[in-house]
Amino acid sequence: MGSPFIDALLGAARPVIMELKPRSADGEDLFRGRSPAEITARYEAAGAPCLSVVTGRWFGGDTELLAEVVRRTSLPVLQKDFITNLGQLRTAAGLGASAVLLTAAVLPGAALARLAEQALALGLTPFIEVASLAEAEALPPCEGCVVAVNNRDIRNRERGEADTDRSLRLLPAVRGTGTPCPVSASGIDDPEVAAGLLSASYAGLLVGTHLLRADRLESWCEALDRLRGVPPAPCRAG
Ligand SMILES: O=P(O)(O)OC[C@@H](O)[C@@H](O)c1c[nH]c2ccccc12
Repeated sequence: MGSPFIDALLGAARPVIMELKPRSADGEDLFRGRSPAEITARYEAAGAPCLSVVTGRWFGGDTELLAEVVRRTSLPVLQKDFITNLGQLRTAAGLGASAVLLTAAVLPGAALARLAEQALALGLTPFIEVASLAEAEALPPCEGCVVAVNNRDIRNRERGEADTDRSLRLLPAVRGTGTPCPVSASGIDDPEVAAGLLSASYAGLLVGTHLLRADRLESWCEALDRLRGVPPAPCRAG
């Protein structure tokens, strides 16, 4: 079965998965009084091919936020949380998610492979996140999955500096998993870095904090298009 999430990302002029995350790990309010509906509309206007919704409580999210975003958009939606069991996958599918985060760092090898199969059986695309070469090399075949490199350390809940060079170092190993869709996630803010990751042949990027902080999403998107040398995509967001 095809993956609407992967198809949308691979077909996008501006392949940025835009994330709704109420708070940073340090407690910074990222929504700043805006409703999920407003942020969803802003991301759609900026040409997002898919959205990501953080439901983890330490980032201020919950499954109601996921349900609300799914109600507001027809774009495929990724649920970002520490998913460890089939019940959570069923909830994600029931709420209308298209993809689910599976974090290699918190799932022993057999559990990761089992959850990825169960997700696929429920029609969900596994979005498998790795943060080291060892984790990337230990992955099962990932033909139907997104494989993402997290540029931050998820073990300390995303606090601390991002290392976007990690994505460049791990790309050959990520490709080796057979994924049609390598993604670089977390800590991406500079459009030049974003363009560099895409030209290194990442199929997509996942950006949350920076887009939520940006007063002018349009400027960031246009800078990315310019640096990539692609004609500007329609971007009506402020
Ligand atoms: O806000 P950033 O630095 O652009 O990162 C987005 C995303 O990758 C991050 O929110 C994330 C990565 N892994 C997670 C696991 C759970 C919740 C959230 C996440």
